[in-house]
Amino acid sequence: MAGTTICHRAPLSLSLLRRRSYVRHPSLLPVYSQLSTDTASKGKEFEGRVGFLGIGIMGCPMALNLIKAGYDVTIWNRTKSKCDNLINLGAKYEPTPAQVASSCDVTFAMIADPASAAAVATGENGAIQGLGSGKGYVDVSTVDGATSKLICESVQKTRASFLEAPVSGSKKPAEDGQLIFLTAGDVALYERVASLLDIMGKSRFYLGDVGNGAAMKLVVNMIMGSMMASFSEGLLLAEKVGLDPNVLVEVVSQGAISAPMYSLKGPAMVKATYPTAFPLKHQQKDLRLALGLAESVSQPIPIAAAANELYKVAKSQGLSDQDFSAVIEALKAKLQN
Ligand SMILES: NC(=O)C1=CN([C@@H]2O[C@H](COP(=O)(O)OP(=O)(O)OC[C@H]3O[C@@H](n4cnc5c(N)ncnc54)[C@H](OP(=O)(O)O)[C@@H]3O)[C@@H](O)[C@H]2O)C=CC1
Ligand SMILES: O=CC(=O)O
Repeated sequence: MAGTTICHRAPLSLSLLRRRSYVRHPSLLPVYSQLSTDTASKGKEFEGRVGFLGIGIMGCPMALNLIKAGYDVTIWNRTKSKCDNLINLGAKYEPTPAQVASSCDVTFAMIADPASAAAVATGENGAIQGLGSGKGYVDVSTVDGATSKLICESVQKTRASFLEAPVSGSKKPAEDGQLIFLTAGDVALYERVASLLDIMGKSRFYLGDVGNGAAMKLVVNMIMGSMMASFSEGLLLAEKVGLDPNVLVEVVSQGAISAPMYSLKGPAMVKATYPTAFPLKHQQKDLRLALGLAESVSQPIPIAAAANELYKVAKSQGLSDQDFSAVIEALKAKLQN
């Protein structure tokens, strides 16, 4: 794809490696590959204060990794109590997104959905009120392209820079600094925050104009949502015809349709337990946004549309805050009808 840069762990300075030696053994030194000609992402160490808005399932471990790497991190969350652990571990706290952005050089936001990501950026006491020339705003939430562009325009009006950078990878990859960043927007900001992305993630893609990162993320999660719905059908059908679903998980893991997600979630799904890594409500949100994306280019996505209906049923069963693998419960309910 024109304008696409793929980087796997940029080279890091010795001081940064020393700082983050808690994370990886030197034998796991970063591999770097750049597949286009632009000059972004040379891996220069970030200098300055880092803000982080949204200390939820993802935001908490992402901010924690920055703190552990020795950065001066200032946080905010709508529900303040969720900041307590990070404050005890050295984070500073400001009472509004505006104050975080005002006191930091670059501010990340990891917020639930388009409406809340826009509110945190542009609403009352929103981040843009604290932004200005020389500062950067990096939105790592999963939103649609239109929301991302709206936030970008508001940020740019303050003369700050904007990078869209949704992530692929869930709670555990966030804890392990193994996320995949899907970035788009200001190349200079991408380059400036590359070393921060490399602390939180294992690779980063630069995809060009704002909207492309959001679109890539929605396509990936559209596939993931359909895969999980299909896997759920398989587990239930196997059981119904007298097979052991645990054996199905094992068979799948050895063949061409093997996916880490199935091996990770399958055994718990067989036990009907859904410890939350990726909330079901967010997966349904992503399918809804992917349907909008497909509609915008008249692309039929009937399988994703069917999966979306299943996640909606699961939500109506009160499973919004369970892991998205709880979508299997919607099928169980359908089977009983
Ligand atoms: N969990 C996962 O596996 C992954 C999630 N994502 C995406 O990351 C984003 C965050 O997800 P995750 O951390 O899992 O979700 P959580 O539900 O744990 O966190 C959501 C965050 O958004 C905040 N928030 C929600 N509504 C508002 C609002 N109206 N105003 C201000 N803040 C608000 C929450 O604050 P409060 O604590 O006060 O509710 C919380 O900090 C989502 O876009 C999700 O799709 C992307 C990749 C993986
Ligand atoms: O958005 C969820 C993920 O696992 O990626």
